[in-house]
Amino acid sequence: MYLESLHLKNFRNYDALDVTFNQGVNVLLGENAQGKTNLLEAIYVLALTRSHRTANDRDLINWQADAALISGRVHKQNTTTPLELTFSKKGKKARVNHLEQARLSAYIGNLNVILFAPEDLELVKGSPSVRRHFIDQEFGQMSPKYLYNAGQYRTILRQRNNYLRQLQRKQAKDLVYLGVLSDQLAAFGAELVAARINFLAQLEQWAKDVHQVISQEREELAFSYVNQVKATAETTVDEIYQSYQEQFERQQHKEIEQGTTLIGPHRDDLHFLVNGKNVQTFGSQGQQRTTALSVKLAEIDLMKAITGEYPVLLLDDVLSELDDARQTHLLRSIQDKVQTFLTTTSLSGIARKLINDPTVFDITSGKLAPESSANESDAAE
Ligand SMILES: Nc1ncnc2c1ncn2[C@@H]1O[C@H](COP(=O)(O)OP(=O)(O)OP(=O)(O)O)[C@@H](O)[C@H]1O
Repeated sequence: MYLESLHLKNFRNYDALDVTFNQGVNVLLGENAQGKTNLLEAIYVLALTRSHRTANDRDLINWQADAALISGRVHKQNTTTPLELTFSKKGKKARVNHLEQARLSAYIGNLNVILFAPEDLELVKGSPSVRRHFIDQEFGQMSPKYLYNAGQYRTILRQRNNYLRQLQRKQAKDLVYLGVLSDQLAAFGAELVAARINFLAQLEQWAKDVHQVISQEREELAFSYVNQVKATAETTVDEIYQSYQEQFERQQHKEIEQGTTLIGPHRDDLHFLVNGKNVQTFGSQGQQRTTALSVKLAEIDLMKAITGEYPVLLLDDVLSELDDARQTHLLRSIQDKVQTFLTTTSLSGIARKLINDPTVFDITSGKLAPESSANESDAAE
């Protein structure tokens, strides 16, 4: 799939923008603080309805305005689909083919994106919540069912935590109601865990191959999904559900005492093992970088395998951070098949030979200068 065009109105520092993109590589070139990341963010938001940089949608609206608009045309399987998002004080509205979608989960999945950013290392080095967020976000894009189950799980978890707090403070005492919430949480939790294990097994296969190539056959990458019910690929959804039920019963006293849900996929983690050792604890910086890159690159192939289409790739200032071997691998694996947007302050340091006919957009203060072809920029260098 690729994004044919984008229209912005009062988004961050863009008053108004209308742009048509290259199906291959689009380079967003500019000095610091001109709007390169903002443009990448607009594409990310158009895909997922929320930003990777802020939890507050208000931040996306231009400081001088009350509402913002992002719209774009996505091309896949010979059809073009218009997508539109509006943000205002009243909240956000999402439209597909000009029709408003009642649920955001019906909107997500029309445009699939994978973002590479310097913070990706956090996937390996950060807390378990970073990895859970990664899993939910990426798998949610590929599977509407996963997205729905994850949303339901979050809602019931919130209700159950509220109720456990009431029980803790003795403002409530109905344990039958707690049982109802536990049952629902166990059911959605079991679906999530089974789906995560299934997705991760597929992602692991792709990531293993990539990691092997980047590490020049020296390292073997493996995943381990750490969960409280010891579920594996062989465990059924029903068995996971039963295990959660048993644990809820066993830990009821403790959960009421602490006023929070102690069991469930919101407590799980994903370990990355390089040559059998957890790379978070024992890996070098280089091994951690290679792991993060392998996992993200593997996603490209997993999305293609599951949805039938390559996602759009967003590279936020990452090429200059990669050494030659990693940069070459990244550029080779996307060459001629994945629409890519990359931000950079300078074209030097980018292996231009590996990028075919990119379009270079010069960005200054939220405006795009008329695009230049790669050859013109070559001459200018
Ligand atoms: N809601 C907003 N309204 C208007 N301007 C905004 C808003 N949010 C951010 N900005 C401005 O956008 C600019 C930042 O743009 P962006 O993050 O895209 O920079 P960049 O070109 O990627 O720079 P760098 O290379 O430093 O990462 C800043 O000048 C900031 O003040």
